[in-house]
Amino acid sequence: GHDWGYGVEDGPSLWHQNYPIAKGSRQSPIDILPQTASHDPSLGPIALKYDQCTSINIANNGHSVVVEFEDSDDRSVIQGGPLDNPYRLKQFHFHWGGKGCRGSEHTVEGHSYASELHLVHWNAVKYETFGEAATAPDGLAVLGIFLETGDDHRWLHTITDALYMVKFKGSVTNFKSFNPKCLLPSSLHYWTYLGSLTTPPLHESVTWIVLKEPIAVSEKQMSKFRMLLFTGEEEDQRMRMENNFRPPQPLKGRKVRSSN
Ligand SMILES: NS(=O)(=O)c1ccc(C(=O)O)c(S(=O)(=O)NCCc2ccccc2)c1
Ligand SMILES: [Zn+2]
Repeated sequence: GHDWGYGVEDGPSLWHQNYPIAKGSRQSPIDILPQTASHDPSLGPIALKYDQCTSINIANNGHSVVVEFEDSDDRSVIQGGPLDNPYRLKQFHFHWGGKGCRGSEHTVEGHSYASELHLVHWNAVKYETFGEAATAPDGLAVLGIFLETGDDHRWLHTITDALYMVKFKGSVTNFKSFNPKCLLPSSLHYWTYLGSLTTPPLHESVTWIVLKEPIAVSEKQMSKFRMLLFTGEEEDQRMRMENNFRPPQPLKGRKVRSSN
């Protein structure tokens, strides 16, 4: 059910009531301190094999806008870096702020970006299903990419032009053959640490890989995310979908490593 959200009555500071792991020892997101992140020469580059990727649809799940992928085989995977296996792409989604406000989940020395893109992958080598992987400590790998406002992003238009079709919570529409490779920055240098889902159920099952270089998107493109609604078509109170981000959580002694 709809037992959590980003409002005053159901927001991140209250999630621990239904999801006690919210106060766990490896929660996400975190504030990343580049000077403290240890440069680990054993950390190789990440490899993204998205060429054969097959997007299926784009949906408004009442918390974000999500593009789902066909994940019945290893056609779209992330591997290398901190990962021992290839992890299969399952979906990507965004977190963002209000007009001109900040909206990323991870922060860098306290600096927030306008938005953050998450590409969710699961360890299909070790686990049978996504659901099983989502509760395992090495089950998921999420690639985080910061979005900052600036020039128009030529490929983000494919997504922002489709948002009007999924305005309401529960709406879904076809979204075929979108390759998220076009959303990557030029550098794949990253920070990595062990964390969790940033939304309930907040499972501590994520190896986070956060790219250092943001991508630029225009304020006009960002404004299209904000025309989405948290609420369904049948609900009379229309609530604009914005500020759907969890603030940074305690590091609790964790080490953040840097690729280079
Ligand atoms: N910010 S995040 O990357 O942590 C994240 C946010 C939302 C979701 C989601 O469920 O849509 C996901 S998810 O696709 O990984 N689903 C997690 C909840 C879930 C667990 C087990 C089975 C189905 C869904 C991840
Ligand atoms: Zn996310």
